[in-house]
Amino acid sequence: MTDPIAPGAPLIEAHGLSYARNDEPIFGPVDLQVEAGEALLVEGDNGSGKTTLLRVLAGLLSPQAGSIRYPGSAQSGLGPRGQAALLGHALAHKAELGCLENLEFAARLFGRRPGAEPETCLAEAGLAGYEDQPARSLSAGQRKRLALARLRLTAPRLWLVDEPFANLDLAGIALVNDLVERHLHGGGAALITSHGAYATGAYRTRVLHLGPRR
Ligand SMILES: Nc1ncnc2c1ncn2[C@@H]1O[C@H](COP(=O)(O)OP(=O)(O)OP(=O)(O)O)[C@@H](O)[C@H]1O
Repeated sequence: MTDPIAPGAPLIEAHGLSYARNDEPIFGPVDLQVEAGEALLVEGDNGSGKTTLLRVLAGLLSPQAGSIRYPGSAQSGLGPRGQAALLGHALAHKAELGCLENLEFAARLFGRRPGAEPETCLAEAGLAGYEDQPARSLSAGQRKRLALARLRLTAPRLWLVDEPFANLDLAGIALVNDLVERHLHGGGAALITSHGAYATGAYRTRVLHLGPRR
């Protein structure tokens, strides 16, 4: 389940992917491939379909056309839905549970990255000292940090992260880049949506633009 994946191995491939809502095209057709060790930055204006694309890739919405393949899913034993972790606008914390309990709960649901410990992931996300604090009493930026700690702790190698820089201070933006960089160096990959206002970190990044070219 936790075999190392060689850098360069594709973690997701999509061909001719498009999505329409009530016959209105939202995005596509789109071809993409994301390999272990790289990030794909999904850019586009407000409403261009970035969030929708992530939700389609996560299996929460069905595409109108096209195919999605997770090449590692057969040998991982996790199945296609277990290959990707989505960090969306709704962070899905358990409001009454403490930060550490939230992480332990997520690890039971999604599996744990080999060697990852909840306390360490919490500290890496800048939340040391918040172990027992209920998620409901965190600030928006702290909630985002808890979600990043969850990504870092859990098993999926592909991160689908929607506007990860929103609500974060400058240190938080650097933190996102640091966590993504470590994840990629460990054989992971990430799709990251952005309006293009933030510089990504020092990791291998390609860009997919949704919507009309400017
Ligand atoms: N639940 C929904 N019901 C109806 N229309 C929706 C829904 N969610 C999104 N849309 C529409 O789908 C289109 C794409 O939305 P989406 O959220 O994917 O764009 P986005 O590129 O992520 O936008 P933003 O940069 O503002 O976050 C928009 O026109 C939006 O109005």
